[in-house]
Amino acid sequence: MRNQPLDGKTIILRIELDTKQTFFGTAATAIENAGGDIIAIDVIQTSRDRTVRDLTVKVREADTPGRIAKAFEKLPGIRLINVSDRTFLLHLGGKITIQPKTPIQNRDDLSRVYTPEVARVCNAIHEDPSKAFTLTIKRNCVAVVSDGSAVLGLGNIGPFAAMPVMEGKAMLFKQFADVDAFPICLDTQDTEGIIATVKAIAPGFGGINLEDISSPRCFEIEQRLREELDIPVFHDDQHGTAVVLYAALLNALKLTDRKIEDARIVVCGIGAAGTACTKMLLAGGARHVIGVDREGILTRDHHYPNGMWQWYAEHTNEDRVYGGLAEALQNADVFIGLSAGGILKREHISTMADQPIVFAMANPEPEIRPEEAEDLVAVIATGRSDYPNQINNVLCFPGIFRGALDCRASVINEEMKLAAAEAIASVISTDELGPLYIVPSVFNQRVVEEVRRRVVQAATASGVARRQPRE
Ligand SMILES: NC(=O)C1=CN([C@@H]2O[C@H](COP(=O)(O)OP(=O)(O)OC[C@H]3O[C@@H](n4cnc5c(N)ncnc54)[C@H](O)[C@@H]3O)[C@@H](O)[C@H]2O)C=CC1
Ligand SMILES: CC(=O)C(=O)O
Ligand SMILES: [Mg+2]
Repeated sequence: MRNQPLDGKTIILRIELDTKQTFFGTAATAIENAGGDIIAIDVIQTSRDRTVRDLTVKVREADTPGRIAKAFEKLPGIRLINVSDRTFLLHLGGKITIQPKTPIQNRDDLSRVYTPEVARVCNAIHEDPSKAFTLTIKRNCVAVVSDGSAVLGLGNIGPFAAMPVMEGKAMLFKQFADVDAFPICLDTQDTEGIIATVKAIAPGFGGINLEDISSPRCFEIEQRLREELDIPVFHDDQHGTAVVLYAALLNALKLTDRKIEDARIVVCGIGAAGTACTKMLLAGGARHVIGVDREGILTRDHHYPNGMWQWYAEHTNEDRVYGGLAEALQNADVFIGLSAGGILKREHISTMADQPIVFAMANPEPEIRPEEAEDLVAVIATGRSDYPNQINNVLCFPGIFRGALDCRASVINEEMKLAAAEAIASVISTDELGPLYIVPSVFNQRVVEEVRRRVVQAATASGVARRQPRE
């Protein structure tokens, strides 16, 4: 495999030197020869004949760390203890913490926040359970629940490996919308087990954000929880993605002077995200949608054991196009990828209609990288944070839950999702709209404000708000 340039990536090498056998200069030369530049040195421990140092090293190529490790193996007196990079260092010990809102400074504080005084608060909630919203963290707290079965596009990597993503989502909730979110990764992938567990933990939360639960189980899990709980349950990969996709598509169509009714749209990856995006497109007026999954185009001439695919086939591809991705994309205006990295080729795009719109949204690796396709497309977007036009549900879930919590909505309904999509699209004015700017940045503070405002309005108008927030 060709080495990928690492674009200034730094790593930290912890090394131990036996100073009777070698000098630091030997290690430094080995690092230099392997393609690394030492930019900082920290001495961690030292004794008469042993020293442990952390070396911050800028690496020139992807295999530089491996080459350094190999070089060290051949050098007596040098031991490589650990290699980490800034991403791993950021994850040390996890990315979030819980902090009390007030310090407990004396016995009086102690008896108020805890026993005996806390008992009066417990009794008040016992008499009127709705007071849990005013007297506990419930009103501002969301559970980010995953079973680790469809983590980004990494697949079924399980609950432990899902934690960094769920912690990341919790950080985003807090930073962008001041929602206290907690990552909960379940050691079960059984539909009934997940439903029972989420119901059992629900009293402490004002909302449930389901994340990275694979299809088709995610549909039943969400549906049942929506029916059985009185707080909003929102499968982010379905609805968060659909909301942002719809906002981005409205702007991309505007930019290329097309109407959604006329656009020929191909959705690749008919899982949680692909299905929900299609439903939103159809609700928004799209009439020419074709779905493609691993086995090809979904058609109404076939019977699918997956009930959602059956529904999909019956509501899309009215022209009965057959084949795979290549056939689906002939003359298509829009490609929406929610499938797997690298599956879209330049040859596919060159058969699309003029001014194609390509949304390659698989994470972490998009269906095609922007640099491979930018000369062929009118607009290209990915789900990643390191390219322009990031179509990612992070633009939606902080604001939508902020609004739902503030008005104590019982559900997040279609009206609220549509309002959120329109809010996101509206943050970019017609003057600002351009091929590299069809969706606002997540750092644009107007996104959460606007989404929240319109979500509260929509919840109120549709009768699911249980209070009116103070502005
Ligand atoms: N940018 C964003 O905001 C979001 C991106 N995603 C990404 O979308 C992808 C799918 O996520 P989910 O829908 O949650 O997963 P999922 O597991 O529910 O669905 C994935 C679907 O893609 C299909 N697929 C896989 N490889 C394919 C291929 N080569 N050709 C056609 N279809 C293929 C699978 O059969 C499955 O139906 C992931 O990469 C995920 O990271 C998901 C949610 C949000
Ligand atoms: C962004 C996201 O939720 C995903 O890729 O699964
Ligand atoms: Mg996800």
